[in-house]
Amino acid sequence: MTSGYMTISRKKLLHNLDINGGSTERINTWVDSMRASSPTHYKSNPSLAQDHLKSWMLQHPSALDMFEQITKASKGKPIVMFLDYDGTLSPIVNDPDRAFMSDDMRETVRKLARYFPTAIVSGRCRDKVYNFVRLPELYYAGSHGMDIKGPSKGSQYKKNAHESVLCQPACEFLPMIDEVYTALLEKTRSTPGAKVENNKFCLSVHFRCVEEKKWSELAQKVRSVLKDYPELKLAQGRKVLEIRPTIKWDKGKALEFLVESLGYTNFDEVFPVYIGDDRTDEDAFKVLRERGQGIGILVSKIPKETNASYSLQEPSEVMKFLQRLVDWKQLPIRRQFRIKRRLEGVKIIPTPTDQICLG
Ligand SMILES: O=P(O)(O)OC[C@H]1O[C@H](O[C@H]2O[C@H](CO)[C@@H](O)[C@H](O)[C@H]2O)[C@H](O)[C@@H](O)[C@@H]1O
Repeated sequence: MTSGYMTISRKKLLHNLDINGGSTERINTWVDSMRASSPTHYKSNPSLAQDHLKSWMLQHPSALDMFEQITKASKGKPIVMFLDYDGTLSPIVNDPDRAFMSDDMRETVRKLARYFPTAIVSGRCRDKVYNFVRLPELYYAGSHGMDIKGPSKGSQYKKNAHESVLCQPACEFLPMIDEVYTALLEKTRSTPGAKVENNKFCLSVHFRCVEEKKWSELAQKVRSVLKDYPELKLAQGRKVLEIRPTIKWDKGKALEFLVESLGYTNFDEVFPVYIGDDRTDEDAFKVLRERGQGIGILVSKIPKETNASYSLQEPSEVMKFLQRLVDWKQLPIRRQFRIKRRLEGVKIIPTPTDQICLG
């Protein structure tokens, strides 16, 4: 696919940004990448946006429209759910500390987890994302999958009641991350709107509230700190620079680890569904695509290069999709209940959900 948006050095956008080497060129690449995360030419040319969206949607159709195809593709295997947090379960907001999920979304995820083992996979620190979601029956993989913990209670999917899954492959980086956090706080203090977030095993430098003309200056400040830490790498999310250890661990590896933790020795035994909106979610989409197992769903309103197979536009559509999974799973149970009641001579009045499910 070719478009103004797509031609902005896609490879550079999807891969990690280089920290070392010739500085001016490097900073320009960073700033190009920062700009590309908000493609303004779409705003000035809405019909171009529509055309791109249409052709992109042919390749990445709505997971809601393709619901039957998705459930058929699971071929009766147990579905395991992986959900990113920001931009997937909660809408993107200016203040990262106020990215709350709605009560309706929480209730939907709670119901989902009754039927499918469910994990939250986030760039945030695990405790922070837990405080937003507040469902102890889920698995949580914080710090882009570098901090994984199993359900604390209430999950029928917990591998062993006495043993909680724990995986922290970047422990040795903790002192370095703290040091860089302090240095970045100090360096970026004079840039209005910049915010540094400590995500325990990784860091985020937010520029959503920084004026665009200051992005280059901010990138230089971040680079001036990171150049002394070749053990760290930089990637970009939604108006955020993500700093992580250079270990071979990401959301894709976390997904594989979690499938195994659930007791499935063979990946082929399950049907993982991963829903996410960010570039760091691409690592998980890639694992699923390369293995030819499960499906990836990208949450996006605009065309993006992705390894996901399907799309949803925003968190409200994610909620609808999760609810449909719950309804689909409940259908045989409800059918049995209806038959039993009919045999008992009770007249059944179909609920709106029954009508949707039963077509
Ligand atoms: O993997 P995720 O759960 O999607 O986390 C990725 C980053 O999400 C958060 O930042 C994003 O959401 C903020 C709140 O809506 C928004 O202000 C920011 O611009 C987005 O990039 C989070 O604050 C980061 O720490 C995560 O790494």
